[in-house]
Amino acid sequence: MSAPILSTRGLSRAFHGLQAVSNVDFDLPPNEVRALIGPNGAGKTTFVSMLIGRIPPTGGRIAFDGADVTDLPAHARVARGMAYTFQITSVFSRLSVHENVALAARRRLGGDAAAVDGAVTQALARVGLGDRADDAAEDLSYGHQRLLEIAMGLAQKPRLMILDEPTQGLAESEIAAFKVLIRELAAETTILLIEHNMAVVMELADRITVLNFGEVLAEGTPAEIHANADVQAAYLGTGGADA
Ligand SMILES: Nc1ncnc2c1ncn2[C@@H]1O[C@H](COP(=O)(O)OP(=O)(O)OP(=O)(O)O)[C@@H](O)[C@H]1O
Repeated sequence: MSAPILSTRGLSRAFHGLQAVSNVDFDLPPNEVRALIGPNGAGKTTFVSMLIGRIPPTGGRIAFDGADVTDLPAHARVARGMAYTFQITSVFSRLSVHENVALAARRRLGGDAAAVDGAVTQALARVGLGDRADDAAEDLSYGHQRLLEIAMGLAQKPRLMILDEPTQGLAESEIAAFKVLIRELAAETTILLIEHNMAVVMELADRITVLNFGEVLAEGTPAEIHANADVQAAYLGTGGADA
């Protein structure tokens, strides 16, 4: 197995005595599509927030691309090749679709306008929003705003793309297009997918990591996870997978 692009050792986060993430050892090899699943409150968002530098851990270390990034601010991790999409919180609604992606592209390319333009055009074409470039982001449907976020991530040519519930709010036809897109992206980048839609997870993931009460409950291929009795019990215990 090639050296992981992302690793955590003993990664932990407590909130006022509540252990949201507990001692997580995690290894993600390059070019894998990994899904991170778990019942509500399992610690998925907290885990990813530590990966990207949005909240500091209370214990443990994070390594990205061979370097310890635990103490780096979020923007320094982005500069090293981590991209993440968080339920359209990063879209500027009054700006055009093109300008939103250009903001992301400039983080990588600086002030080279021609290069930025090229990267924007390419990223929008990838997600199928090429003909919406001049529209205000707020005029896109919710599903298209999610695709815009992915285009913003792509413009940074990330080595690791973290997608937080990318199919939430998408219509079935949009989910089908999203799955095609992820398969294409998997050829050139590593993907960590937090996803509640089990059909999407089972179809797209090479491997799945299951969190429960802040700990890794299981890890394996979709078939292994599907057959895992501990995983089934964890979901049943909280009222079933909300997929
Ligand atoms: N800022 C915070 N302050 C206090 N407790 C928090 C905070 N953020 C998360 N928690 C708690 O940590 C635990 C893990 O929450 P987290 O949001 O990471 O779970 P999740 O797996 O992402 O859940 P969901 O699938 O519902 O998004 C929960 O018990 C939650 O209430």
